[in-house]
Amino acid sequence: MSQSSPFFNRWLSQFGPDHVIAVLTDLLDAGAVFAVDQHGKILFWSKGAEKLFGLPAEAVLNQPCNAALDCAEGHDPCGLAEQGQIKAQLVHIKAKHGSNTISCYRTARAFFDATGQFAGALEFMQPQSISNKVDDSASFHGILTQDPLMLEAIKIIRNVSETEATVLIRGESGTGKELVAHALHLESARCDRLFLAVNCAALSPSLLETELFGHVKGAFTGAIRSHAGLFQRANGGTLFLDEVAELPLELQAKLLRVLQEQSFLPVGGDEVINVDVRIIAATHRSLREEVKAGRFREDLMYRLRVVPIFLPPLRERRLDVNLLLWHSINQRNIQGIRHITSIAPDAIRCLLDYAWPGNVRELINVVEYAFAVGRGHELRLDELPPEFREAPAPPTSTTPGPNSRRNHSNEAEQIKAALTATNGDLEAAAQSLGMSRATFWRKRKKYDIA
Ligand SMILES: Nc1ncnc2c1ncn2[C@@H]1O[C@H](COP(=O)(O)OP(=O)(O)OP(=O)(O)O)[C@@H](O)[C@H]1O
Repeated sequence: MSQSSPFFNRWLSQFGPDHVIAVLTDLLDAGAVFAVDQHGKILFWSKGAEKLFGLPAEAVLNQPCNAALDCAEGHDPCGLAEQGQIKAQLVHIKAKHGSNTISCYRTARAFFDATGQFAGALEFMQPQSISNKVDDSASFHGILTQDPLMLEAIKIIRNVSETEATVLIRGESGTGKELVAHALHLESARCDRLFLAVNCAALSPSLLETELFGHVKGAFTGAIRSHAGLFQRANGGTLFLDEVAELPLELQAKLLRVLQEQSFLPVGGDEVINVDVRIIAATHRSLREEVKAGRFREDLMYRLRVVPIFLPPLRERRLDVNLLLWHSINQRNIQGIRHITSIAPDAIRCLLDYAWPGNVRELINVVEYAFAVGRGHELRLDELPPEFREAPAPPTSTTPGPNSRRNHSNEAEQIKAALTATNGDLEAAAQSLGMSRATFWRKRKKYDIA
């Protein structure tokens, strides 16, 4: 489908495509955009490129790209003509006559003329360290971290993605389990096939069964046509089963069969469907404990946790709080409504001491809140959500807090307060606490909150 309306060209010609492209690339403040012709000569050099490489447009326009930039990985013309496109390749670039080497993710797309000859390219360079407030950050398919345990998890993902092993990710809500599962898919040989996700806690057992395995026409009242389930739709790709510990026992048996035999029966069907799907599962619970309590099949646990990956909660990753705060701030700065360049000392102390029950999802919401309610270049304490000012921050602790009674009662109180504040609007209440709907539902059930 076309990406533009038939009126786009007319609209474009009013302002001139060069002006519109300049405005568009200015919006990508955090990166450099440039275009080269078929000989590699620079035809367009964005403001972001001027800023990133310290080279004004006049100095580089009509110059060959390799006369302006030295790329440590570079071959001429950068492999683009052969590959057609390059996606997030890490390159180390130095502006000619410059002294600093800049690590960037390079994404580029070549154009070819009617005879198939290379006709030029558009390139986007995003600096690896997206904020000058943080150094040594690692970004891996959108996962930002400086935490040793998280870096260890990334190492495991890189290695395990080359295999077909089943992976079980454990971590609290909002720690990035789905992001990690997606990264694993993108690193694997299945990356060009579908990645589908389902939250096993969010659906009733019967709905979950039809969602996973599909149903045939007439399987139950209302099944007026057959429906392909997630396993069938993800064939060749990856299926992410979030909150797998919530899977009812009868569905656990069916899942075990798919894992063992790569086949299943749709609801109401009598014909076996064969599939080739990689399963990545996640849970915030200990599956061993669930097995002990008789709620989870031991054989399925062993099948799922061939490679376990643990994601620590955000309160145990102080370095990441700063990194992710600045990442979220920079992302919003780009939108231009407000430009935050510093965080007041009392605000940053509060942010670093906070227990982050909703982990990274909550942190993103806190930044969104500050952008919504505050103005000016400094993020101030009174621009943080009420819980930062009203409740005293829990003591900094490296021992796991999520299971402590204190945190439990805090959490139950927070959920009740959020429900009152939003007049019982579940979606809004979950969002205000930085929780997904499923997590919010599960926690309400756990604390018996109507
Ligand atoms: N290390 C990280 N770097 C950047 N963004 C992150 C990171 N971890 C999490 N996020 C972001 O935080 C949000 C929540 O992450 P995600 O949905 O993967 O968490 P989850 O553990 O699967 O949560 P839930 O169990 O509630 O579904 C997403 O917007 C995700 O992009």
